[in-house]
Amino acid sequence: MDDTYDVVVIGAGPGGEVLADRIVRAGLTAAVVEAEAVGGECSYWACVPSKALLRPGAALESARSVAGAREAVTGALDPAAVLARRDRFTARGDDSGQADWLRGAGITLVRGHGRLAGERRVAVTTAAGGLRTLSARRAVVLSPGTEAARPSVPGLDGIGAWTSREATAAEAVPARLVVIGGGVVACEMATAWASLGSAVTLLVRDQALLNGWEPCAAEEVARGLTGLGVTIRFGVSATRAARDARTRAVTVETDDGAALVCDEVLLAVGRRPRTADLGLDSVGLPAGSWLPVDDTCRVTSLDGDWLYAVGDVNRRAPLTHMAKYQARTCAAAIAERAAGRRPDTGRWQPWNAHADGVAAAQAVFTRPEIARVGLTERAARDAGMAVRAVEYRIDDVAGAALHADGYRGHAKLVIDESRRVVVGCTFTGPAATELIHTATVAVVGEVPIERLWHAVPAFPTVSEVWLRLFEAYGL
Ligand SMILES: Cc1cc2nc3c(=O)[nH]c(=O)nc-3n(C[C@H](O)[C@H](O)[C@H](O)COP(=O)(O)OP(=O)(O)OC[C@H]3O[C@@H](n4cnc5c(N)ncnc54)[C@H](O)[C@@H]3O)c2cc1C
Ligand SMILES: NC(=O)c1ccc[n+]([C@@H]2O[C@H](COP(=O)([O-])OP(=O)(O)OC[C@H]3O[C@@H](n4cnc5c(N)ncnc54)[C@H](O)[C@@H]3O)[C@@H](O)[C@H]2O)c1
Repeated sequence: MDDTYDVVVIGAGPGGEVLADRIVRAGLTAAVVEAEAVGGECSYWACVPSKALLRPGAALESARSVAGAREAVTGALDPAAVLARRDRFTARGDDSGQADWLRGAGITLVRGHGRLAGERRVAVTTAAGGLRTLSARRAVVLSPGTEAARPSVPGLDGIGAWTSREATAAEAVPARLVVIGGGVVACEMATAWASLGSAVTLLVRDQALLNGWEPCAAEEVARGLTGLGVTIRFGVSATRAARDARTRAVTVETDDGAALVCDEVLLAVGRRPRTADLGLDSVGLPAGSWLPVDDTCRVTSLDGDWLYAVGDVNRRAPLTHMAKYQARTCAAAIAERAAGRRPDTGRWQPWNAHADGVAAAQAVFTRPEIARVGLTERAARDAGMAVRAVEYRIDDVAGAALHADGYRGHAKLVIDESRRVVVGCTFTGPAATELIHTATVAVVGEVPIERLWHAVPAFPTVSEVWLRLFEAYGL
């Protein structure tokens, strides 16, 4: 068997599978090595099941927020039906559909654990324990993703703590859930399980949720969680955990002297790269490290242009859609170099993942939903920009009042005063996640606000908030 391909990819998550597809579309050959399931973390233990768990609660709240429809809602969520619907999306880890798609796209799928084995070579330990070596004429692309980080708390390793995997794949609703962390995973999973009936306590080391978000978003999410019955304990860290062998209950001790009794503990304290066993040392890179890359996703700490890294592992924008975006731009760069050309380093070129830093959008499905794109006011100021921020309560928009009784939402626009363009935007409120793409277009297009003034939102939509924001700015 000829085991030489133009490009060999390790990891068939969102980044790896899209990269291989674009390589084949460019007329080159590609093999993808996958150790677990084609589709990666996103399909089975992250984005898809988490959103499947969250959607029923949001739908119920939506119906309850409109008089007339509210009266038709007579019951609560049915946890068994919610979990069954989640399972329909994840197929309980059965990746045959995605594997078929991969093969149908002309990509060779090699099942097993891949490791770099020197320049342009990948050694695969197959499920049966055999060894297969793949060679790459043009490039090796690493897209192994990340796994949950674990805080060093005595006893935690012995209680069978949940990570995001167990939190998205659980088969039953825990009566009492303690969540360690205050980021996106903590907030979304607290929302999901509280909606399904768990008594949830968040242990947040910091004084606020959602580091790096506009404060208005963090405050709205904290308010929403409290409304769902979640207890949030700010400035508190776990110091010890133990599971009672007889009752199976877990006791979590905290640094303020409290002891919480619960049924499960979810660790949601960030991610670490899956590079400890990736053969990085075979090319002189440290095992276990993140893989910094340039805008074409070429690994910068290595000479030559044969090693690339896309997706979470390069830490540029750890989101599924940005992994896929990097995959598209990186594949274009590899094809350009394979054709003997040098990809232009200018912004917004097809082979540069420039949007990662300045225009990445994120949608978080808490209640209320929050969404953002580009820079926060603080990040823009830290970057030395002369910015002005304008804010508006979406509640005051006519379309919002029609959308839901007591609609509550917030909008914040960050405008670069020197170029008079939008560089950041945050929305909170019902359907905020659907609203954010309007802002993404404005940020990526670098459309002057005087021109955006002519993009008139339809009446009576929530999007009329754009008009109100520009009026607040002074247009
Ligand atoms: C709970 C949760 C919810 C999330 N929700 C969202 C969301 O709503 N929207 C969003 O945009 N992002 C979300 N994310 C982030 C999203 O999951 C990641 O950004 C995305 O999965 C990254 O894709 P990737 O291709 O880099 O890696 P992954 O999806 O992690 O895929 C990597 C693949 O590589 C394989 N692999 C690793 N090492 C090897 C090896 N040595 N050999 C062979 N195969 C290997 C793995 O088995 C895996 O299949 C969420 C994350 C979590 C934890
Ligand atoms: N809807 C979405 O877009 C979505 C949803 C879920 C996850 N994700 C992705 O998954 C990634 C991981 O999410 P996450 O919530 O695990 O990470 P995160 O970085 O968003 O949040 C980590 C939290 O844990 C806290 N923390 C860190 N170390 C700690 C420690 N030792 N003890 C106590 N607290 C500690 C931090 O202060 C922070 O509040 C995110 O970067 C995001 O890109 C995205």
